[in-house]
Formats: sequence, structure tokens, C-alpha cells
Amino acid sequence: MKQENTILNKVNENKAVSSSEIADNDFITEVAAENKLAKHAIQVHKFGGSSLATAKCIKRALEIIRENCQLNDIVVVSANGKTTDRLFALYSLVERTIVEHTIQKSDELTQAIDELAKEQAQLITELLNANNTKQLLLRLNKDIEQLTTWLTADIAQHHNDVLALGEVWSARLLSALLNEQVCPSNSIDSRDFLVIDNEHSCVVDTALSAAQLRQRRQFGKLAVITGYISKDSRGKSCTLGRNGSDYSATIIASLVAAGNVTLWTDVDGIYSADPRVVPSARKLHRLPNGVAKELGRLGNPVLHAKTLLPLINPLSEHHTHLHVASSFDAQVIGTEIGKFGQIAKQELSVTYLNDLLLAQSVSFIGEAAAKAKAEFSPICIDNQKGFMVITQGQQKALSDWLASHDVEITFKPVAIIATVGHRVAERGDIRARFKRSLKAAKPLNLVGSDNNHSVIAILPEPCSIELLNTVHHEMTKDARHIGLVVAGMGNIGERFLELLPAQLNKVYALENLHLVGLLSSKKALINNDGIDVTQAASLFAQEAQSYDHEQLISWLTQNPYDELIVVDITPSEDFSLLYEQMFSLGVHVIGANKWAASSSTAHYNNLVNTADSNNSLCLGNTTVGAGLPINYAIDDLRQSGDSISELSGIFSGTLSWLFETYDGSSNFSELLLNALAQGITEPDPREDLSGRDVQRKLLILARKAGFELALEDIDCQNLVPEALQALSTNDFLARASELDEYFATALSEANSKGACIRYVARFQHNQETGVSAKVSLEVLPQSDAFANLTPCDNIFQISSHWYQDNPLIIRGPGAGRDVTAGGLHSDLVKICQQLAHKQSQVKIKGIN
Ligand SMILES: NC(=O)C1=CN([C@@H]2O[C@H](COP(=O)(O)OP(=O)(O)OC[C@H]3O[C@@H](n4cnc5c(N)ncnc54)[C@H](O)[C@@H]3O)[C@@H](O)[C@H]2O)C=CC1
Ligand SMILES: N[C@@H](CC=O)C(=O)O
Repeated sequence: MKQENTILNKVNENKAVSSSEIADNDFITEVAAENKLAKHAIQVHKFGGSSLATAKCIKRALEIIRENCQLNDIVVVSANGKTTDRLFALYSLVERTIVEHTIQKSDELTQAIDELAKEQAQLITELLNANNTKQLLLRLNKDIEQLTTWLTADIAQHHNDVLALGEVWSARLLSALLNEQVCPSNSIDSRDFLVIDNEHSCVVDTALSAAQLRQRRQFGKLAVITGYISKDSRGKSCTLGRNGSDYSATIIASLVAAGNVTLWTDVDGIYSADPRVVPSARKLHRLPNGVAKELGRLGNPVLHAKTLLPLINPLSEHHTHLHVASSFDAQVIGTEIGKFGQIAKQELSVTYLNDLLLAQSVSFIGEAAAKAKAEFSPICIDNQKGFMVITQGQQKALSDWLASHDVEITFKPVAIIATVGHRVAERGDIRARFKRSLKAAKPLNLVGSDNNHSVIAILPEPCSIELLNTVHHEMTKDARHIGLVVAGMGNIGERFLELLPAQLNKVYALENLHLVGLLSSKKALINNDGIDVTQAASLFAQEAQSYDHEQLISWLTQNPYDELIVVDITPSEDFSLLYEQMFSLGVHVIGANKWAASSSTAHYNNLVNTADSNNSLCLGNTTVGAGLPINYAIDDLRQSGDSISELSGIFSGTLSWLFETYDGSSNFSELLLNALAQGITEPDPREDLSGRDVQRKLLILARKAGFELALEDIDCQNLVPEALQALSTNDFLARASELDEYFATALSEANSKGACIRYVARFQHNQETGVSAKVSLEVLPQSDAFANLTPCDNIFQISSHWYQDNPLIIRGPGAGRDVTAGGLHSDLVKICQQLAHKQSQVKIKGIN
């Protein structure tokens, strides 16, 4: 942020521009719209041709700009839709006309120019108000006259001037529309500042270009700059070649040291293989710079190696992140390219190139190979075996070059398929897996790239879609990255985190799980590169920052993982109210928190439906019985076709401990404080004593058993006297001795009958009488199954169609740090196992 501010100041210092320059470069509308832009960080946004193809697309781009830009940002545009192709076609037509001397072709030319002009005019009239339409149509007519002159009089001189018109029109139109509807804006022709040495090497004169750009930008106006074009030092128009607009955007970003470049395009990110032909391709949310560059070099359809060049400067302190996002669905998170840590470095992808040549010569062996490499930048080279792989377009130049050295060369048609990832060529396991997956294709050779970010297999035949799918499957089958966020770092949360490192080491299903977020009620530590699990608590203590729920949801929306699991170990109703948003984002939730599962019927049903419709998984086994498998047992009976008629037992570890231990020898309140200190009560022990905790648990189990019930349908005996109910937790604890008399009396009355007191939950369903449910203090004979538990144990008794005469009983510790944290880990493993079988769903707007 600091850096961005510095740059803004520099731009402002240099804002002195002569009035004639403004008039030349600025489209002035009668009243500029007041600034309605939302964000505040320097960014470059580039819109590709498909994102500006129609009036509808342009309006969508306008919306994206409104939501994502500030005035000092820069918008770079390609020509609208297929305008550049049409300009190319015009040029070729003229060339043919000249060669063939045909009059007929010149009619065709006039018609083609008319069509092009009409198309532009239509965009202008559809989008702009009457006055701006008039002005832009006048300028378009002038350009068309100029185009006709170039094409008919001096064509050879003006090849690039002709091609440049597409971007000029596009920038002018978007800038005018912004002026009308969003913010003050000016369009800039990049030939007015961007200077390169020549079209072939495209080396930018950085100092001159940056200085000229500073002069062209106007303070308080959003600059819309033409992509694709530039000029050489003699002032001649140049283009930046295929996908030149992306390259323009990154050059411009480097000139202004922008923090971000977003390429708004028709696909929603970079995938682990071309998703048009590999249905199981996964979106790569974060790609390290070097890996992205290698992908571009080896045929990725979205990325081009040149695009990344201006952003990768190992000597520079400044790092610009590149995003690829879909202008057709701006809410979908795309791919971010930049400097990332370990998780992003584990990503693997597969790419291929057909129609290549394997060139063999002694000139490619040993030290001599270096010259050939410098001259031709081959796709790969093996200087031991003396071959390199080049494009067909390089064949003639390479033959000529070797002929001049009087050396022989042979060429053989080949294709390549490569696995790309951070330093994969150094990893024996990946090479071996890649080799195995290629067995049927009989590769001629396997070569590691110079930067080690790819292993390239040279194929004797073109790479088939089938082979691409097979290799992709093998290389990425276990590569789903799962992010883990832990909310609540109290009694149970702390233990959960202590157990995490060992779990990650020994449980295979957790292989791709990364701890990425820790939350308490006030602070959050989020790290997309992963939090060291062995130091989670201390890192949280040192680095966590204040946050609010809006920020949390915004991060959850943008999270870069294939799957995200939130483990809710809070007692907070507020936090449980976020579940619906989490589910609608496809986030999975594991809860020890009972609020959501025992909320109102409408809210609960809505949560279940939202989770279902978004394929979100939700497990909450520890909400009842801590680690005991009671939720699972009920689920299993129900899913297997059994029907449950009765559920009863001791559902509270706290109350079990208290009543099993309480024999009158010490005060009830002393035991209560003792239980609190052991961590077996709820954070506020009145949640236990009021019966509410047991009431919630009975509701959760009854719902699991398939009954539609609400909390109010369960009678609940509150053991907290009215006078203590409304106090703060601390005040309640200070006055806990006021509980003693009631329990002393209840105990002595029960004992006088040879009985004991226990807090019992009972649910019954009967065809005739319907449902009855209550939680209360009962006097039980000492021989009762619920009367003789180890303190803190829970007991669950289930009667069902299958368990009629002899009920199913589950008994064991129902509260406590270890068993609850263990139960949460068990849920975590289950979710990860289920996610391992989940197919990723590829979403590509604009392609399918
Ligand atoms: N203690 C036990 O044996 C069992 C507890 N549970 C449940 O586990 C949960 C946690 O219990 P304990 O660890 O004993 O509580 P605790 O009070 O020791 O810890 C709760 C933690 O949650 C955090 N927190 C509170 N509100 C939050 C919010 N809105 N966002 C993020 N963090 C928030 C607090 O900062 C605190 O670190 C409770 O819901 C409890 O019912 C479930 C089964 C057994
Ligand atoms: N206080 C609860 C803890 C778990 O939910 C209990 O006693 O069971």
C-alpha cells in the first residue's frame, strides 16, 4: 500500500500536460459523471476483445470497472470482438487486389470497409447519448476516410496503422461511456508513450515510455489505454504481436509499478489442462510466476509467456500480481499469478503442443548447443544427445543458420506433452509418475526444462485428447487442496490444534489439508500460504489481527482452495448464523457448536437445504456425546431403513459428573466450580444447569432420527433459580452457593427412598399419541441403567423397530478436551475422505 501511495504522488507531480495534448487525447463529454468508483489501490485492468464484443459485453465491463477501479487505475483494451481480424482481412484483400489487379476486389473492399464502419457505428449509437454519439461518429468517419486512403494509396507504409484502429476505437468508446456513466475518463493511444526497439524483439524503452505515460495520464481521470500497439524509436506504429494486449497491460503495469493486473477475459482462470478437452481439469487459483511463465511457453491457451515478462524482475523489490478473471462472471474467483509459498508450489498441470519438429545435429551437443539455444530459444534441448525441439516456423531459419556453419541437420515431426509445476524436473517421484502415465505413447525422450519447472516428453505422434486426459488424470488425481479454518481456540479448540500436527502426519486422507485460518471472537490469522501447524497457537498470539464477519465472508468468497472446511469450536450463536453464507459458498462446516443444529425449524431446514444444494458437507457428531458415535449410529439406523421410537439417557457430561459425584459430603456449588475448572462444563455452566444444553442435544438427536421438532416442543426443567438466571457469568459463579440448598434437599429426599437424582432426557414417538419429549431431574432407583455411570459418562438408549425389546445402548465419556477434540478430528477425516471422491466441476464462461 505504501508503495502505491508513493507512485500516486509521483503521477500527480508530473501531471502538467499542455492543453493541446489534452484536446488531442481526451474525449470531452458535456458533463463528466461524478466519481462512483469503489476501490482504492493502483491496478491495471485489461479487457480482451471478447469482453468488449457487443454492447452487452461493454456494459458488463463498465460494471466491473465501477466495482473494481479507482481513478488512478488504468484500463487497457483490445479491439472490440473481431475488429482486428477484420482489419487484417481488409489489408489482405488490398494486397490481393494489387497482385491480381481486380476491379471486383475493390468493390469487395468498399463493402468490407462499410461493414466495419457500420459495426462500430452501431456500438456507438447503442451505448452513448445523442451528443457523444454525434461526436464519436464524426471521428469514426474521419478514421474511415483515413483508412480508405491508407488502403488505396499507401498500403505498405500503413500496415500497423490500419491494425491499430481497432484498439483506438475501442478505447475511445469505452472512455466516452465511462465519462457518461461512471467517472471522468480519458482515452490514451499507447503510441503516444510506449516505445519499443522493433516488432520482433519488442524491447521496451522503459525510462522514456514511463516518462511519456506520466505526461499523458490526467489527474482525476481514469485512463483507458489502447492495448496491442506501440511505436518504435522512429515513431512508426508497431504491434506487440499475438495476445499483444495482455503484454501491453503488463508493460504498462511495470511502467507505473502497479500492484495488480487483472486480465478480464472469456474464461474464468487457468486450469490444470485445457478444460475444453479435459473435463476433470481443476482451476489453479494461485500460480507462482515461474510456473505460469513455463505454462505460457508450453502452450497454455490463456497465458502467454511474453505477458509475464514485464512482471518478473528478480532484481526488483516490487511484485505485481497478475489475475485472470472472467468478465462474463466477475464474482467467480479466477487465477492469481505471483509470488506464493508452499501450497501453490504443489500445483501440477499438463499442457501440450502439436506440429513441432525434432531437430538433430552435432551442433546441439556440448558447448556448441549454447549458441543454438541463445539464437532459437527452443522448446527443449538435450545437449548430450544433440537434439532440440522447435516450431515448424523456425525450420527454415535454423537450416539456414546451420548451413552457414556447414553443418548437417535432420528434422522429424513430433509433438510434446509436459507436466508443469514448481521445480518438478528435480523431483524423481513426479518424473516417474509422468513416465508411467506415458507408457502407451512411447515417448522418444523426456527432458527437464532449463528452469526445472517442467518435464517435457517428446512424442512421435500428435498428442491425442485421450493421452492428454490419461496423463492429466495420473498427474493430478490426488491434487485437491483443502483449506482448514479453525474458529474458537478455547478449551476444545486448543486441544484440537495440539492434535493436528500428528494427525496430518499419520492420516492419509488429510494429505492435502492445509491450516489456513485461525479465528477467535475478535482476532483472525489468515494465511493463504498455510499456517505452520506446529506453531499455530503462538503464531496466532503474535500475528492475529482484528476482523469482522464481513471481512471473514469476503475472504471465504475469495479463498483459493478447491475445498474449504471451517471447524466451529465456538459456543457462539452469532458464528453459527454465518453457516448459511458459508454453505452458499460451498464451504464445509464441522461444528461442536450446537446452535445451528438446534435452531428454529425454519432456520434449520433452510441450512440443510442450502448445504445440500451447494454440495456443502456438514458434520456435527461432537454436538452430542462429544466423541461418542451417537449421531453416526442414529444416521446409520435411519439410512438403513430402521425407525426410531425412543431416545433417552444422560446427555450431559457436566450433569453426569455432578450428580454421580455429589453425595452431600461437599457443597454442590464447590463441585460445579471444580467441573468448570476441568473444562467439562459449557463456558457458562448455566447452559448445563438450566437443562438447555441437554434440551438442545435431545432436539439434535430427534431431528437426526427424522422428526420435525422445535426446542419449544421439549419440556425443560431449569435447575438455575430465577434470581441467578439473568446475571453475568462471573456474578453467577460468585453466587453459586445459592444453588446448594435446593440440591441438598433433593439428594436427601432421594436417598431416603434408596434412590438417586439424575438429569435425564426422554423422547418418545408413538403412532397414536405422537411425540413427547422432556429433559428433567429424575429420581431413579440405584439399579437403573442411568444411575451407575462413571462420572462424566453419557449414556444413550435407543429403541427402534430393530431394537424393540432390548434397546441399543451407547455409553462412554460424553464431554472433555481429549474426547471432544478427538471427535472433531474424526469428523475432519470423514469430510476429507468424502471430498477425495468429489469430482471437481469445471465452470468456464464464454467457452461452454
Ligand atoms: N467442553 C466439552 O466437553 C464440549 C464442548 N462442546 C462445544 O464446543 C464448543 C467450545 O467449547 P469450549 O472450548 O469448552 O469453549 P471455550 O469458551 O473454552 O472456548 C470458546 C472459544 O470460542 C471463541 N469464540 C467465541 N465466539 C466466537 C466467534 N463469534 N467467532 C470466533 N470465535 C469465537 C472464544 O474466543 C474462545 O476462544 C462449545 O460450543 C461447546 O458446546 C461440545 C462437546 C463437548
Ligand atoms: N457441557 C457439555 C459439553 C458438551 O457438549 C456436557 O456436559 O455434555
